Amino acid sequence: MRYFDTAKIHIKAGDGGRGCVAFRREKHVPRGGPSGGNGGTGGSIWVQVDDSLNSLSSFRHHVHFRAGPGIPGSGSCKHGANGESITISVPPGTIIRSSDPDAPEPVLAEMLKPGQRALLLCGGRGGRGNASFKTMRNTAPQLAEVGEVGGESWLEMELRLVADVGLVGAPNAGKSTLLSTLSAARPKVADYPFTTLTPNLGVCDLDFRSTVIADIPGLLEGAHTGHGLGHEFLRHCQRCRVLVQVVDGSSPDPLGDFDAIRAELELFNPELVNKPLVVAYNKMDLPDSADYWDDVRVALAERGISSEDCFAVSAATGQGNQLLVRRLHALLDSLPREEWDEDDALLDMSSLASSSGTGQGRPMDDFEVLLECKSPRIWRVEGQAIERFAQMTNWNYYESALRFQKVLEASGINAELRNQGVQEQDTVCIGEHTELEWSDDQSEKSLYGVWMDERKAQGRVMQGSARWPHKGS
Ligand SMILES: Nc1nc2c(ncn2[C@@H]2O[C@H](COP(=O)(O)OP(=O)(O)OP(=O)(O)O)[C@@H](O)[C@H]2O)c(=O)[nH]1
Ligand SMILES: [Mg+2]
Repeated sequence: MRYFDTAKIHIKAGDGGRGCVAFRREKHVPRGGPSGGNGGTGGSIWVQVDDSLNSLSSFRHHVHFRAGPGIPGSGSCKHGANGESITISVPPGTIIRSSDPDAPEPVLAEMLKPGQRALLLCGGRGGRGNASFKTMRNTAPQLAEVGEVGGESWLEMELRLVADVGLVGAPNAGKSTLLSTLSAARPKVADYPFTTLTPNLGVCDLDFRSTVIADIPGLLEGAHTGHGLGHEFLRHCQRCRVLVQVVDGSSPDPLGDFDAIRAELELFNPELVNKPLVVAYNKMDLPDSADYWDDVRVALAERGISSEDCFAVSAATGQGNQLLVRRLHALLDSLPREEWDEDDALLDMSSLASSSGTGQGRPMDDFEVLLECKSPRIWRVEGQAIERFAQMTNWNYYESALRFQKVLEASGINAELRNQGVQEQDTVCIGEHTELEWSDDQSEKSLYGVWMDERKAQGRVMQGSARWPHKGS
């Protein structure tokens, strides 16, 4: 049986729509000028806290989240509509991390407060239409951009319960029974260990106060090493403000159980033993347990647990429960109120959000050239800005291909290739889809000739197969 307080999802932002090449055609306007609109921006992926949820189990069946693509631009300077964004709902207490071990900021968001929203991925930019390329010198540009491909990413989610009080203890100690007498929650109770497999939440309404209590599945020796799903359960303890350790008075060795659980908490995270702790010595209705109580109380005092934090209770009869809850209220009141700082909770998302806007703001001359293969000779140019530029170039238009050539020259990429000894007919790869062939002849005539040949050979020039003639030095 898998336990779902963690989930892995895949998100993909929408691709930008392509820009359009069009010209105005009107009866009395002889040279109408360019009128191709821009493509719409792709949809983004958001995440939002929904406090009606309390588990990540829905992500078992729904793993892939895709935002809608931007609509292409069209004539008469009509811009395409933006793609539909989507919002992923998560329960409060969800931590979101990037699955990429090299990510600069592994924790992307801590989703704590109901309604809190964060941007996970921006949609791809829409390609510009030819109207956007009109200049004084080029009044009839025949080029447009393809939309930027939307980023994608695998994310890991982890749910940490947001409860005031966490009930911890060995299996079968009576944690679920205690939750059911303290609150309206009706968790499964049975006379065997590991009845509870996912944490139960209950709201205790006593003395006109509402306290959220979590019943955490039984912990075993070795839990801190992950034994018996220990990690999953111990994580939940971290968000509880006060822990109640439930000790089974009818167990052969109640104190041994107590020490073993303390050790697991400490080994998992030393901060856990610094949390305020109350001991609930349970099953007092059984004679066995009642007989031991005085010894246990003394032994707990020796371990530094004051008598005002030790309670003899019976989850079955309700004995001692009220005193226990009053003590919990007092402890909670003495703790500083946890303030969720909006800015803190919304961690800087730029690291991930910008992975779709790759290259935006990055200089074109931030690149690297390497010889990937010696025979056949294949070069690779790596750089966020140039890769994005290649992806957004629409090779079907000669002017687009020409514009790409100019950027290769201006950015210093051509110079670096020549410097490293590029030869006629070598292959040069940029990004995933752009494969070019080096030529020393870069005259306009040659460029156009090659572009036309490609276009004829393929019916149309396909993206990623443009040839790349280059003028000799
Ligand atoms: N006599 C008596 N029995 C109790 C008391 N509390 C719990 N029990 C019994 O102890 C058994 C275990 O109770 P649970 O509440 O399921 O224990 P748990 O700690 O949640 O156990 P796991 O979920 O397996 O970790 C059940 O048979 C309960 O009826 C009590 O105060 N008195
Ligand atoms: Mg239980």
